[in-house]
Amino acid sequence: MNLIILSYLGYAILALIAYLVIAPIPKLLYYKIKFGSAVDIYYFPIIGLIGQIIIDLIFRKDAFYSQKRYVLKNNKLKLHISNDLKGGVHFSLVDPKLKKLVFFDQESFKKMEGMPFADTFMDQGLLFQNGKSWHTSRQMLTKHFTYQDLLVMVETLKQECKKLQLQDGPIDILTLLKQLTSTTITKAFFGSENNDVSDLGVEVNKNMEKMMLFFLNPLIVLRCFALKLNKTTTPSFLLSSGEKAFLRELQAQKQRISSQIDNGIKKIKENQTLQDNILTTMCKEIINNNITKEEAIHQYFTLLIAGIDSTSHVVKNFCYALGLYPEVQERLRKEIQSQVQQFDDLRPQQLSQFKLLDNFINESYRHYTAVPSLFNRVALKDIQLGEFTIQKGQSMDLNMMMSHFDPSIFENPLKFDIDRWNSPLLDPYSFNPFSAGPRNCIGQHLATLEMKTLLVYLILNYKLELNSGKIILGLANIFLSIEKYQQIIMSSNPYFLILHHQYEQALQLLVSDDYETLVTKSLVQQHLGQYDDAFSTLDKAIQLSSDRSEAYYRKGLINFVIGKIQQAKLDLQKSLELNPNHKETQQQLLKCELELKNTNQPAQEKVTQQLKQIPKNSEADRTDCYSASGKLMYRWYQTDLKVGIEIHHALPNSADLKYQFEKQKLQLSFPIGQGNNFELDLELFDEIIPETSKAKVGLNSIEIIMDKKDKTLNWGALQKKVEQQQQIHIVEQAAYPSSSKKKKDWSKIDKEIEEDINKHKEEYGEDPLNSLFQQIYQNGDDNTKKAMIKSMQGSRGTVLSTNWDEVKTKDYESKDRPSPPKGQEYKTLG
Ligand code: HEM
Repeated sequence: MNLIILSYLGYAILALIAYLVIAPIPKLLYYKIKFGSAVDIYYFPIIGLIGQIIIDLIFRKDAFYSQKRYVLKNNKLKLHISNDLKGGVHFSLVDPKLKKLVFFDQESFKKMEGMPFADTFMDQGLLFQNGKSWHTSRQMLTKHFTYQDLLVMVETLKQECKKLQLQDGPIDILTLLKQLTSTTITKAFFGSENNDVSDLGVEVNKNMEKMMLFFLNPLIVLRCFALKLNKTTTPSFLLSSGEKAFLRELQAQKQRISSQIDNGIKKIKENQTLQDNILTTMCKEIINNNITKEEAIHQYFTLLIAGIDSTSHVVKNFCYALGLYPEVQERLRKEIQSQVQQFDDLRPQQLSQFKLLDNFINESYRHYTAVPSLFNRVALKDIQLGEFTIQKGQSMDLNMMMSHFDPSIFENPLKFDIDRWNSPLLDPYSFNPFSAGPRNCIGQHLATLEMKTLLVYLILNYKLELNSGKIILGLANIFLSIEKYQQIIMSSNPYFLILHHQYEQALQLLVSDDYETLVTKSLVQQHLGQYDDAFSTLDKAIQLSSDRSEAYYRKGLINFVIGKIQQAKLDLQKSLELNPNHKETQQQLLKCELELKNTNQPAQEKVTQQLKQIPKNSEADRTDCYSASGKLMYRWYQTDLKVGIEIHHALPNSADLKYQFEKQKLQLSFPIGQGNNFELDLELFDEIIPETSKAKVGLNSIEIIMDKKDKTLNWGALQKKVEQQQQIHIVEQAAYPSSSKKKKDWSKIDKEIEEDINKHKEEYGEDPLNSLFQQIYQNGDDNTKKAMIKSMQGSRGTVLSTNWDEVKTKDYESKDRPSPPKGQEYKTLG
């Protein structure tokens, strides 16, 4: 008997399966034959479109690989039809015109509820409510979600960003984002001051994630669909122990919300003043019997669930895109840095002023479509959508993913291109990340402020890179949270470190060899006093792009700082030729000109007091040594362990460097051209360890590093006795061309300049030359200013005049151009 029942049961199951497998096929064919290319059909036994998603996820590592290509393959596609779980068909609306009809029709469709146990915590919330109750709730909540009102949240958001425990290295950004988004929504709901529930959002989210994992058990899924066991009425013996634990925790969390509501109601009844937050609104509505306490609790869970997953996955996708497209990351950084130097300075209003950032956000929404299709809608009656009839009870989704890859709307849609957003959208219903119409996302402004604040924080403070491997793009929550998805590598942003004067650390991050990085690296090296390294870095940059002005400009600045004013002038002139309108270069050139005029600078490089300013972060003091003529030949420095000597000379062949270390002696020589030799023979201040001491030839310098024998001794000088100090044996190279024949006493001139600057410190300010220039410029009338600019620009920095009557008729570009210094000629760059 039992066997007979069992076999009947078996036949019934087989018949059901056969129905589910076979029944959809003729229906699908009917639509295809009737509508031709306006319709595409997809069949996968029983599970329909879910089957395609699983296959794409496994074989393409992108759950929406096929969906992205539907419109690419068929540009007439309006409706995509697949088999559903009940042997019927499911519609995915692709054509924006069809979607628009549904966005604005509240009467003909209802949202299909999808969460197990939703009746215990969220089916009375906004997301799943329908009809009148939805309307009341929406009206009640809307006032808390306007953009203007939410701007006050930005300060809280900034604090929350700073609390994120981001450290350099690989991080699980998604988990951190979920913490941040759940805290934000909890604060928006209960008020930012309420510390009793500050952890509630994180707790609820953890519990919800456990619940989502139930979906991975096919038996539970089948049971949910077959017996509609997503209701509290489910007999407890049918629940797994995990499900029971989930419900227990949920109950405890509901209890906490309930006490907050009780508390709020009590305070209102006692006429206490309350913060204007969602909780207060709910309490008032409960007192007025417009809603129940259970409904208010459901609204909290709804906002939390709708807001955490969406926002955190969207921002995680942003981070992924930033890692994948470093050049985009760099462009965004520049845009943000042009308006905000430090994250603390960020003002709420600025968040709507980042054009590139907006473009990036839109493109990431489009390309990674975090909400690939809206919640399924079920037709409440037979309804006509364009040429298609949807029958009562049939289900549909408003497919975002397919529209986002429509080449007639987004040219070359598979390409990630933030600049496409410079032109307006052709159809407003082809791109609706927050849906459209009266049921659009109520939290979109909160999400936008949250995402932008976070992006500004991340981009300003960190450089984001991808860990090895490829991200798996899947359905948010269900697939991604269980995949060990691509981690993001954070490294402190070098620009941020530079702003905070952490040059050593910044240098370690500036490793790539592109032009921008090299130029930035030279700046850091300059700050560290590594002038030769900075020059070689800039030379590398110039080799990469000799038509760009920045590297020449930086060379000019460094040469100026180390007192090579003539060379600085040449570099700046080159820079100005390449970028004639660059104001800073023009000013710097004027400074050079003034400096040269001021000191009647002739042949050799003047050593300004700036050279002796030791950068804060350099590990050792440097002392400059001059040849008899005052020309800087080498400097020496010491740390506890070492004594170093830097000789500023580019030696093409390192084998030409001859040196010998002895206990307390250094001998060194190398050729300096035209048959001349540079020779050092030093009786050192104290003993060194000759075996471990070294000499090395760099691009622009020669460096000697000697190990001190007595590590505790601070050397008072480089050589043993001052009177014994060695005369540098050198035949001076030909002097730099100059009109001046007078020999200079450089130490005297230095002293004079220093005294003069000290005397006029108040007038000149911290940067005397700049102030001097500014004084002349600012105090000058319009003609003086015009004269200064015309003479400097026209002559490429070789003439500075304040006399407009003299300058206005001059043609410095050709006939009135002064002769170049002897031995040099003007060359056009390019
Ligand atoms: C980037 C982040 C977000 C995205 C992409 C997003 C997207 C969406 C979309 C597409 C819908 C329409 C769903 C449908 O009709 O089937 C929606 C609805 C909704 N969203 Fe968001 N959302 C985001 C953030 C948030 C946040 C932060 C909150 C809450 C604070 C929130 C609360 C809601 C609610 C309550 C609804 C239902 C509105 C209604 O039916 O009246 N969302 N969201």
